[in-house]
Amino acid sequence: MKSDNPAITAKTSRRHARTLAREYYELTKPRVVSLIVFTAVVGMFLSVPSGLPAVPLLLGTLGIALAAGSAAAINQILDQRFDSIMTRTSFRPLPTGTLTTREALIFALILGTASMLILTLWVNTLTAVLTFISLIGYSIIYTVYLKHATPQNIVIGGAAGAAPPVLGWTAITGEVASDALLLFLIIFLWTPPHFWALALYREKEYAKVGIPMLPVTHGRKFTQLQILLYTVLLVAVTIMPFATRMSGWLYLMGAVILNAGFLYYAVRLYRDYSDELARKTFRYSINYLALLFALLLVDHYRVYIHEALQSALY
Ligand code: HEM
Ligand SMILES: CC(C)=CCC/C(C)=C/CC/C(C)=C/COP(=O)(O)OP(=O)(O)O
Repeated sequence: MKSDNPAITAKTSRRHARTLAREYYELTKPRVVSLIVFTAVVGMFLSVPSGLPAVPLLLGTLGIALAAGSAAAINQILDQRFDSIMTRTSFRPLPTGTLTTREALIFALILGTASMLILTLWVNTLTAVLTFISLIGYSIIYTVYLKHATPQNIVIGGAAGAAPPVLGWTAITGEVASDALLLFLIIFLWTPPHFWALALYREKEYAKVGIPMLPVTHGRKFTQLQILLYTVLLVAVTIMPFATRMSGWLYLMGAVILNAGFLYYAVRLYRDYSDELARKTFRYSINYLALLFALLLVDHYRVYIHEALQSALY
């Protein structure tokens, strides 16, 4: 029953506005986008020895975040029929009806347009163009075509998710460098173990909606082997920042420890599979990437950190 008390009505509408804001926020896949933005920011910091210009740093980060959020919202608009069937995704704002397709579309377009304006006007055209390609790559090419066409969907589609460090790099320097491509390669090779670990314990759900994820089309054992092989490639490529002198010993030591953990999970998953272990591997993959990029950043500033520590101690 609707209240006639203005205080109660105002309180109810405030609560409603808060719930609605929360739903829009969820539409952007905030946790995934946070890590994506972090990798972009690390790309920015690594692109110059030190002293980043404030405008491209702040507005570049905002522009990339808005584009990734827009891409995530478009993905959910186009995927809502499948999302409503799979348990994991059935509580999202569109399947539950807390947001309409029209509301979600307007929101995605506002985010996308704001991103392009910010990047074009205050960052640079190259970053705007590459970000736009990533946005279309994930939200349309992956979501509409690749996802339903081939079990290699996430390998190819992974290029969009791997782009952010390059976008961060170009936001600061205006050009693509080989070091930026190395960061791209790291995320590109990380994506298959990251996703296939999840696909293993969600296999039945993907089979139910007819999405040809690798465990559905090629079976569990083959997927476990692919996870292991991609992890080996990932280990080799994550040594390259040290080999090319982009990063130093601190990074190398951290990377070796993180890699040992990933290899441990990949080998165990291959030898004695359980859904529980696959779940742990998936979680580990996320921590792995976050920590690896944090290491790249700390290592980049090790000289300054060392000096700051010394002056604090003496
Ligand atoms: C094609 C590429 C990718 C695919 C197919 C993929 C797939 C997924 C899926 C299905 C989930 C949902 C798990 C759940 O609902 O609990 C997820 C979670 C996650 N992904 Fe990815 N991912 C990809 C790329 C990335 C990239 C590039 C990043 C970051 C750099 C990333 C970071 C994360 C994070 C942080 C989560 C956890 C979200 C949470 O806790 O709710 N993913 N990924
Ligand atoms: C800079 C820019 C525009 C980057 C866009 C990159 C981006 C947002 C990547 C997201 C990767 C991801 C969560 C894929 C899963 O989609 P899914 O549909 O397979 O997963 P779901 O079933 O959980 O929806």
